[in-house]
Amino acid sequence: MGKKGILLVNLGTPDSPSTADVRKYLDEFLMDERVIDINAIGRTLLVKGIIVPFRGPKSAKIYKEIWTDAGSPLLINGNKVHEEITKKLGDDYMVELAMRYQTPSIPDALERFKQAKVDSIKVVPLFPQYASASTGSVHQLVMEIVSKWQAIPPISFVNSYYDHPGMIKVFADNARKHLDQKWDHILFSFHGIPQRQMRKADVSGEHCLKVENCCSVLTENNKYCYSAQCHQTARLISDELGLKKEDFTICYQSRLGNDPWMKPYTSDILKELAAKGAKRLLVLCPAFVSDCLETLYEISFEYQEEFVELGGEKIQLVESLNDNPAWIDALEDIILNK
Ligand SMILES: C=CC1=C(C)c2cc3[nH]c(cc4nc(cc5[nH]c(cc1n2)c(C)c5CCC(=O)O)C(CCC(=O)O)=C4C)c(C)c3C=C
Ligand SMILES: [Fe+2]
Ligand SMILES: [Fe+2]
Repeated sequence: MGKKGILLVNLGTPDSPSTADVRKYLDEFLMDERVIDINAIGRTLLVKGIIVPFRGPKSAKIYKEIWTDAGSPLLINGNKVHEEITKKLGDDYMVELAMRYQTPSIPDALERFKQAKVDSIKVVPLFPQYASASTGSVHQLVMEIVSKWQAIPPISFVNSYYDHPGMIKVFADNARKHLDQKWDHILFSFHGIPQRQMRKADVSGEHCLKVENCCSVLTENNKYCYSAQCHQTARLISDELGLKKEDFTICYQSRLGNDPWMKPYTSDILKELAAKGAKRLLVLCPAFVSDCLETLYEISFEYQEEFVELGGEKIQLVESLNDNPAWIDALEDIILNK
């Protein structure tokens, strides 16, 4: 009997922090029609004519700040998780780690499954909340590749696990390590997406950004709403920590371009809190299962600097799930039971 193939997929990171490699990464990433979801000509002009040439060198500088001797944190953590989960699942499984953009690539991982004649494939995006730009894009690429195979094995896709109790507990336990100190406020800062993408993923056609409380409460009508899933993740972590409503704010970071993205923006919340006299903030980023550029640089460095300029003192990032053994247990459950 063949093995069961498990494909873990994270977003991707450049092969090195050189400007050339960062440009290559941004080009592949932002030319994805689910990421910059405008018409093809507009996307090509924007990405190849503006973002890649101008943002490339700036991003490369930032990547150099977080790069370690072993490489990019996102990939280092991914490799550790890959190793641990492979051990845990045992000989009946063949686990591959891939990145949606750059390396290790999805086509190469699928080819290895094909060569190994796996009995089935399960695709597990490393994104707890569903968004078209992340999970949707991984699913699309896998389907495009596998659809060309002569013999297509049984294949399944994990959609989301924003409420997985094991995962929620690891985020909460990581935050708890900081709760012996005094914090003026807690932020749940998720990676944002353009509002346009929220409307497009609205299966009811009349919920997202239309109904009151839309995108903060998860219902049958908005089950693919990234924002509602983010709210649910934050609510469950805050329940686990016994936080009161007024102790925390849910907000969104990483905006790119001038279109409206999901609100409130983390940078606006920092301004509001600083104006109210807040000095010390604890920040969780539960859209990321691994620390990466968005946590290690944007939160711990960029927002820290901004907050100090606004009169604040300290922003403390809660570490992500990374290779925490309790996360490996939760991931095993997601792989086996989702
Ligand atoms: C959590 C899932 C993610 C979604 C959804 C997502 C959407 C999205 N991102 C951009 C633009 C950029 N994101 C960048 C980095 C980045 N994004 C995610 C995750 C999601 N992005 C991760 C894990 C990372 C970090 C990767 C790493 O190497 O550590 C970047 C690159 C950095 C920079 O130059 O700022 C860009 C650009 C868009 C437009 C988008 C659309 C919905
Ligand atoms: Fe992103
Ligand atoms: Fe919504």
